[in-house]
Order: sequence, then structure tokens, then C-alpha cells
Amino acid sequence: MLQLEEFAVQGQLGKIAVGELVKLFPYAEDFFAALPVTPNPQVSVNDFFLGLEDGLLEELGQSSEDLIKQFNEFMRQMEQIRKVDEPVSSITIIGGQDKDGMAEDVCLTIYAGEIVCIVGSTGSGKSRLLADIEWLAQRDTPTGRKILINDQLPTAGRRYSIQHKLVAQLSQNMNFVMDLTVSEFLRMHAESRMVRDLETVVANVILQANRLAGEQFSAETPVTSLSGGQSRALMIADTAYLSASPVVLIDEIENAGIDRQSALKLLVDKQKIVLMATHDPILALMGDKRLVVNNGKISKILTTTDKERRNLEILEKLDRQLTDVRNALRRGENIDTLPETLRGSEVI
Ligand SMILES: Nc1ncnc2c1ncn2[C@@H]1O[C@H](COP(=O)(O)OP(=O)(O)OP(=O)(O)O)[C@@H](O)[C@H]1O
Repeated sequence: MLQLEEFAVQGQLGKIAVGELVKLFPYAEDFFAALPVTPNPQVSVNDFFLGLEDGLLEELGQSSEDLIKQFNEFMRQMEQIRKVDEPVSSITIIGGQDKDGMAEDVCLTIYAGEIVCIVGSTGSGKSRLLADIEWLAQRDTPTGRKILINDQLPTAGRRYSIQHKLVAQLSQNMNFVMDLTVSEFLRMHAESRMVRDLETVVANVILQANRLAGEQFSAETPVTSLSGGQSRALMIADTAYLSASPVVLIDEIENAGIDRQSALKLLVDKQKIVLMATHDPILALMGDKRLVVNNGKISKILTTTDKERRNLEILEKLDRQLTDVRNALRRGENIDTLPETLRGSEVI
């Protein structure tokens, strides 16, 4: 689609015929509709304003030049709103520099429905990378990175709008401050996001969250009495179904007692871009790509290989067995016998 800026920058907006302009930018019609005269579609925008009769301008209390200025401002603002509402199909990370000022030679585009993991040692800059994306850095953070949305510079509306938050953060600990039931909590979210068919959506979020959580909870459970895993599952289902944010940042979801693979699938099915900092090999291999962060820069971009995916199956099997051992321990059983595959160094 043609960009409004292309016309505005070249000072061309006023030279387009009104009919043509409305076809390109339908919202322009709203400005004309507010005037007491209807423009001839063949006449250029500037000629229309300049040709308004004196009596009419007096009635409006404006000069033709004022109206041209207002029209341009109106178009600029409408375009901002349109861009903020535009679906996000990709984000691009353009490299800056590492902690020693050496260039970060990266230009990576991540598409909706992709999972990208961020790995690296403690202090290497994983959280900083997530923060750069969250703030839509424009070479104005310590890393000097620049983030694009749909291949373009983000608009101010996108950067500073609270309503249209680009990023949903899933952090390790959920602190519910209000004493609400699960259903009241979700209903509040759904209402603030103006969701239609509220009851169905809320019931679905509870259903999905229960699929992810090991232990079940009901719509009437108070949120403050949910276990760590249950609240985590609830937040993931809530983000998938109720959040408009197209990008989800996750800082570790290990040890949360939830079905992590299904959790990621839920987010990806909703066409979210998922970025996850992790030390867990199972989560890291679930991603489509891994960004290796070192000394404050992305030093490698790895694509998960078929062999790695096969190894993931083995690791998951081991993980399930380890979970069984953990559960047996919780039930107060003794751990004299380990499953076959865990037996390497078992004391017999
Ligand atoms: N390119 C950079 N230039 C300057 N400072 C940086 C750069 N990248 C990261 N930093 C800074 O380094 C510090 C450590 O980074 P960060 O907290 O992101 O590490 P981390 O990998 O998330 O660590 P952990 O695994 O311990 O949570 C932060 O103060 C961060 O702002």
C-alpha cells in the first residue's frame, strides 16, 4: 500500500484529486464530511481549500491555509492510528555494538508464529535484548540496536501507546494483588480489552489453562490460591486469547509445572512472535531458532536442525521420567529404583 509519508514528504498530498485521495486513504472522507460543502472529486485537495468562498471561510472562522494545515495534520494522525492497528507480521533486529563497542553484525527478521530462543551465560545480555525489543529501541539504548516492525520504523504511536502494547511479558512470578476468583479476574481482562462474546472466551481460557496445568482449578478458585504452575498456565492462556499484543517475551518457564510444549504451541497458533530467554535444553530446542548472546551482542544465530529435534524427543522422554521420580518423592515414596534410561550410575 502507498504510504502517506511518501506524498507528505514530497508535498504532494495537496496536489492529488480529492476522489483519488479518498480512494488511497479512505479516512480522508471524514475530514471533508465535517465541512458544509462537498468537494468535486476531480479537483485537487489544495485547489478545493483555496477555492472555498469567503463567506464560508468566515462562517468556519478559518483561512484556506489554516484548513490545509489542519487537513495535513488530520491525515498524519489518522495514519498513525492506522499503523498502530496494523497487524504485526514481523519484527527485525538490527545490530548495534557489544559491551566493548565492537559492531554487532546482525539483521534478523522474526515472523509471526515463530519461536526464537535466546541463550547465553549469566550477564551476557539476554534480558537487555528482550528489553530492546519491548522498548522498540532506536539506537537509544546501551546496545545501540534498532528494531523495525513490518520492515518499517515504528511510529511514535506504536512506541508510546499503552493501549496498543506491542509486547506481553510473561515473567517467572505472578503476583495477584486482588482477591478475585479466576473467572472474575479473566472477565476484568476481557472487559478492558473489549472482547465480544465474553462468557465463551473466559470459559475457553480456563479450559486451555487447565490443559496446561498439572493440577486442575475451577472458575471459582481464588487467584491468590493458585499454585505457581496454575497461575503460570492461566497467564499463558490469557496472553494467547485475551491479549492483543503480537509479541510475547518469556524470561524462563522452567520448573513451572506446566506442559511447556502445549503452552508454546498455544501462543504460536495465535500467530504471536515468541521470544524466550532460557537455559533449559528442552525449551531451547523447541524454538525454530536460537540466538546466542555473548558479551552484549548476538554472536550466533542457529536454526534448530532435524537431528536436534530428534534429540529433543529423547530429552523429553528423560524429562518425563525425571518428573515421575520427582512426583514419587513428593508422594513420600523411596527412590530405590530408577527408570531404565536413567540408570547409568544408579546405586544398586
Ligand atoms: N551491548 C551492550 N552494551 C552495553 N551494555 C550492555 C550490552 N548488553 C548488555 N549490557 C548490560 O549488561 C548487563 C547484563 O545484561 P543482562 O542483564 O541482559 O544479562 P542476562 O544475560 O540477562 O543475565 P542473567 O542470565 O544473569 O539474567 C546489563 O546491565 C545490560 O544493560
